[in-house]
Amino acid sequence: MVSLRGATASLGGRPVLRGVDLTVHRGEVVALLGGNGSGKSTTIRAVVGQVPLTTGELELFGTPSRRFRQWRRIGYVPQRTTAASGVPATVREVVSTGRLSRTGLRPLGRADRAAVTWALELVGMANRADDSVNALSGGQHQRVLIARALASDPELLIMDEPMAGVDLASQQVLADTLRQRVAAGTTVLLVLHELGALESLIDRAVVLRDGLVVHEGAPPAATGPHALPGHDHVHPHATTEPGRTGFLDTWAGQP
Ligand SMILES: Nc1ncnc2c1ncn2[C@@H]1O[C@H](COP(=O)(O)OP(=O)(O)OP(=O)(O)O)[C@@H](O)[C@H]1O
Repeated sequence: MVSLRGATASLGGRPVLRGVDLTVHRGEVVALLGGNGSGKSTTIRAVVGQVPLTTGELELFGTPSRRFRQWRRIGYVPQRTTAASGVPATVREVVSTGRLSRTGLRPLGRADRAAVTWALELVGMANRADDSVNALSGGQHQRVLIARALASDPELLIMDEPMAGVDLASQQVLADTLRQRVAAGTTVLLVLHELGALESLIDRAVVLRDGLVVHEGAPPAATGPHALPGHDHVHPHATTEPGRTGFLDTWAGQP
């Protein structure tokens, strides 16, 4: 569903991706891991067409990206942001924008409205549908953004740190939502700092460092404090506490 080969990209004149290879097969759940600034967000932004490649090739659903137009097949949840965009939109309105890739400029029909309600129910936000997005907590914003991505019933869901800043209860709701979509056949590519509540869902981990893939394989079970949601993997105490070194830090080359 995604084939990125030899991808290089620069931002602000600096090379950020230095030859990334990434393949995601149908039905897989692939986690992109790595330290801050290793290129995780840039990689998935390249996949969704937001960062141009300098060299390399990208195919989506077997089609070279320059010819790919079927964006309704992909749901994208950007790195933590709010669902509010300065306009007084309701939760339902924001999630409805997720149907634009299917409807274009035609008004939403009955099937579109049903899909929006379905997505809201999936993330447990149906009871807030008519509330302003400005009245939501951070975790609720994240649920709304995930519902927006789900509203087009995408075959491929791409998410940038969907659990960042989300409380444990909301993490569980989101993990259950993802589990349900994966069971229904959705393919998932997501950036994570910790596997946390999603650990059992991940088929394969791809670890980036300095814009290169440095490890790829089944994610080992994280144990100890690194496995806890919300643990910050950049931590000065690790060198004085060698027993607490987690797998992610080891792969990512963090101290
Ligand atoms: N718009 C930009 N202009 C210039 N440099 C950028 C821009 N966006 C990102 N970078 C740089 O590119 C590198 C990779 O950033 P990226 O956001 O892909 O990392 P990341 O692995 O997702 O990190 P994090 O875990 O902190 O989110 C970083 O060094 C960052 O400073």
